Order: sequence, then C-alpha cells, then structure tokens
Amino acid sequence: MTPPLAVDIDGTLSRPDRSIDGRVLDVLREWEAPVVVATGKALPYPIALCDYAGIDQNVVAENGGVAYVQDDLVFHGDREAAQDVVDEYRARGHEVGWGPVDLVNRWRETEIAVDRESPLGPLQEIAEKRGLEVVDTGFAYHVKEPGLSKGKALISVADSLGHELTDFVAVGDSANDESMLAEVGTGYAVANADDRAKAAADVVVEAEYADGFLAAVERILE
Ligand SMILES: O=C(O)COP(=O)(O)O
Ligand SMILES: [Mg+2]
Repeated sequence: MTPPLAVDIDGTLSRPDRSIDGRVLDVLREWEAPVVVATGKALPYPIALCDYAGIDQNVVAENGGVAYVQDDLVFHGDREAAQDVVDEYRARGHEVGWGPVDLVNRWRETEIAVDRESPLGPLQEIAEKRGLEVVDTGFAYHVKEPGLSKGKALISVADSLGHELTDFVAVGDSANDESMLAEVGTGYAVANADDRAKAAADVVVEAEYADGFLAAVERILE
C-alpha cells in the first residue's frame, strides 16, 4: 500500500534554480495516500502549491510554526520573539534582505527568515541570547523557537489524517527537515541534502533536487 507522504519544497521538489520541476506535480496528484507539504515557507506558498497541483491542502509551514489540515489552522508559536531578534539585528546595522516589500516575511506568523547574504554570526548570537535558534535551510536563515519543527507539527497533522507519524515516508534536503526525516517510518534525503538531513534520513538517494525526489518515489513505490 502507498504510504502517506510528507515532502519538503525547496531543494526537493525544485530544480537547482528553485523553480518547481513540473514532473513532480502529477506525482503528487496521483499519490494514493495523503500528501503533506512541509516547508520553511510562509503558509500562502504551500497552500498555493497544493491548490495548483490539485491536491488536498495538508500543510506544515514555517518549519512547524503553522499547520493547516482539514479546515483547521493551528499556530504553534508567535512571531514576537523572532521579531525582537531581527529588530536587534537591524539596530546593529544588518539587513534582513529581500528588499523593501519583503514578501518572504510578509505573511510569516511564527518566525522570520533572513537572507543568507547577511552575516550569520550576529544573528545567531542575538537569537541564542533570547532563547531562539537559527536554522540554515540553504535558502535562508530562519529565526525560530527551538521547540518548533516540521516533525513535531506533522504529528498532529498525521493524526488528523488518521495516521501515525511512523506510517509516513518523507523526502527532504536540509537541516529543517531533520526532525521529520528522523521521525517518520522511512526518511529519504536527496543527494544535494546537507549533512544534517543526510544523517537523519534512512536512505540517501543518488540523484539531486527533483530528480532525487523522483528517485525516492521510485524506491517508495517499488
Ligand atoms: O524557505 C526555506 O528556507 C526552505 O524551504 P523548504 O523547507 O521548502 O525547503
Ligand atoms: Mg528544503
């Protein structure tokens, strides 16, 4: 039987230039079990992805800070503490990046993402002082509460879908996928994954990015 699937977006469903590889959309649409899109992105991004892919909107967003499943929207934290970190970072003369409108953070409710062009050291120092952490996804530095993770948020999403976390397979590429890769039944890391994701995964496939996702799917369905 096809297992339920939790899947990361950036680095996993994308090509190296961050565009979604169109081949993955039909794979998700034809998946014969629940699919949960689990991402560091703010909620509108995975919601739109599910909508355009034609799949149920089962979503973990903001690295576990927000979850949406079956018309139930749950916040596992708030943005205030991350905002304080970023305000201090700015006061010290550093930039969050993303330009004046900042669509990356505009709809973020439980954490804040900082452009990787900005210095990591002071961001980490301020976050730690205030009891938060910084996770590097390879696409952004995320300032978040240490207790929040994709894996933890997936527990209640899985429950709403009538499953245990261990029923799931998951595919991901970076440190923000560590928790879900470790805690699902079988975790798959794509070849471009960072060391933390690879160490947490049960299987590291040879192919990269969306090719890696499709290779994992072949393994899962064989
Ligand atoms: O937004 C990011 O930094 C990473 O997003 P992802 O979790 O979908 O890879
Ligand atoms: Mg990713």
